Amino acid sequence: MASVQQLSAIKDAKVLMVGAGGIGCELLKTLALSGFQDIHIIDMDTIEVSNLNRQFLFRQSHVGQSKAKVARDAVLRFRPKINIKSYHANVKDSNFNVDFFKQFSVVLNGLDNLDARRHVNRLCLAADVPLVESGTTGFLGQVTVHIKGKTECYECQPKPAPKTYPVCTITSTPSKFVHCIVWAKDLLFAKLFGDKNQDNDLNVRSNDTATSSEHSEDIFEPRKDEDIQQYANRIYDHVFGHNIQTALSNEETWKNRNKPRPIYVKDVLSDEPIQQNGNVDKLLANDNLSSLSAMAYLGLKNPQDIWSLKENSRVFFAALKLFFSKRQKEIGNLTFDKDDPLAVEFVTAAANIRAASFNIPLHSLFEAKGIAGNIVHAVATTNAIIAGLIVIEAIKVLQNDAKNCRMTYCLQHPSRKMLLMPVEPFEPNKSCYVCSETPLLLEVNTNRAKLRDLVEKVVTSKLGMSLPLIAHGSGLLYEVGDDLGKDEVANYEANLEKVLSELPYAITGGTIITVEDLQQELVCNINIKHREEFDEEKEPDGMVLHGWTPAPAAENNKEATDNNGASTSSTSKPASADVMEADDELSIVEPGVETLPAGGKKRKLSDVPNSEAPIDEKRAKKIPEKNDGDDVIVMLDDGNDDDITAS
Ligand SMILES: Nc1ncnc2c1ncn2[C@@H]1O[C@H](COP(=O)(O)OP(=O)(O)OP(=O)(O)O)[C@@H](O)[C@H]1O
Ligand SMILES: [Zn+2]
Repeated sequence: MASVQQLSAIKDAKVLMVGAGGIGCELLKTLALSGFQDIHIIDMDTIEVSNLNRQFLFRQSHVGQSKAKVARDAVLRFRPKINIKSYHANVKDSNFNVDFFKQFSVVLNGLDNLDARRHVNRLCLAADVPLVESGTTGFLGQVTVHIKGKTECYECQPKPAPKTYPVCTITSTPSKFVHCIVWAKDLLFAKLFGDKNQDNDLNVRSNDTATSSEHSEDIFEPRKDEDIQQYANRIYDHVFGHNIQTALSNEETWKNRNKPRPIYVKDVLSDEPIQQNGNVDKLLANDNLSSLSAMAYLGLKNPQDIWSLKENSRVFFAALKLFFSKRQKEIGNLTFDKDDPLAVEFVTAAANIRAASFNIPLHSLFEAKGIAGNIVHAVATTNAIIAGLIVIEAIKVLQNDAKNCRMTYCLQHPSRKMLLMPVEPFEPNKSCYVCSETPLLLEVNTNRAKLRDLVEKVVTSKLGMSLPLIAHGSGLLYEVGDDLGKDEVANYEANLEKVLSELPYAITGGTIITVEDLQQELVCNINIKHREEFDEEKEPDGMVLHGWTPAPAAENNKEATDNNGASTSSTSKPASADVMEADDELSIVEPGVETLPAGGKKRKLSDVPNSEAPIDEKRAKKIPEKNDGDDVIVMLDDGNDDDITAS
């Protein structure tokens, strides 16, 4: 039962909710039933069928409509007198600026990606509005409270980088099914159906690079005189047969590893024609491209069945055939999408054939889809628990009761008989570049690096700025915005192509530049240190930013994670800024990265300074000393690619 003070804090509050998905639906309902009277909701998405199992404010008839609006309407039906305002929009839109944020007493996040979370964090800091941040992944969840000057901001602690795999593991020496999945979707699928000009190291790496690169030049181009089946056979034999054969010739590689076996079409399907069920004609006549399915084509029904090598090979051929016959227009532009059934079928089949070759256990389409899409199936109850905790913390914040606020972690197994682990909030990190004024340090070759490199490799990707302005003293070097004149735009464009030391306001060793995001009202100073050489392997950016710490890659303790729409693994340029890129690495977003709340920061108790080895005593005291067995505290904070999260 709420106290009089709590009720009055609730009644007077004006609340902004960002995200009306899994957590958001629960949260809106709980806010309304707790007596909140003035709630604004921002969500950029429309409702999908896959949301209906847990986003209970939505019904089948709402599919395709704005989540924010439908959620509002649903709650108004049982609380008609409260004020709920919905925005079907991206929270990064420029109208949601600092002034917009200032009108709220508290901001509550139910987001699913690091990028948006960082953006909201910055606006809350700039507007001095407390933020209650949240996320869930399956049974795990967390709620954290961020009050400017009093607690850590969302970015005080580094977020885990997505798990990356060395290229050679993916292309030559896979040992887990996830390696085969990454190969199938980021290399093979991309090569066959994506942008042909994209760099793509599909061939097994061996000392015999000459042969492999020669083959890779033309092998994926359909030849004039061949039909789809002949083309598919040739691809199959090349990637599952020839490439493995080539790799085997490199004895060194296999000294301490099990040798793979090459698989050729003739070994698996001999001369058998591809088996089809009776629906083929109907299927091929079907113009609904989104329902095209190789499984239906072959009469395979249960996505949880593990197909044999033969069945996988049939699915491989059927899917390839369907792509080339029915979805030809898309070829050259496709990227893997977990919601594209044909793409999932193709990737499952290709990954399984490769797995068979490397003696790795095969997986069902259902499992493969989960791994390929970084999906941890959402648990509605976790969302409900987390939404409840958000409201509890929001009420404390509204009563200015910061000292009683808690970061709460929802665990999968009880620890000290507790499933909900409350932790006192930490103080702001004094060297956080977002909430303190600590300058960053950038080592860079100022005679070689261009302003464009600085913008792309530091300002947008690492610092997460969307509308950056770069200045040296009072001299403006770069700016983005709708209100710029043509001359200014041309001038800044020209600056992008200049090396740093040749800019109108030269950036050289010892220079301090100011980087600012006009919308986020975030200002950072960066001290520049000139350095001649960089290690191409370890420092592929050709510059090193200190003071901004990428967290270690999330542990690969699960192969799938719910990224709630965040980016997935990728060898090509990921869209989201938080997907780590390195020259020689493929990245896959592992558990927690984009789906975990706030990007899935994991703190194992053993990683957190403890009483035996306190790195930071204050922090150590706040974490319970020991928990039973192997429990891990998962700080759900950031997918995905994009990308833990709300679900
Ligand atoms: N930049 C943003 N601006 C506004 N809303 C956002 C932004 N980024 C994410 N969201 C919203 O946050 C919500 C997160 O909810 P949730 O994690 O349940 O994702 P979902 O897309 O509904 O589910 P799933 O990805 O599992 O199908 C989504 O509704 C999404 O539209
Ligand atoms: Zn901070």
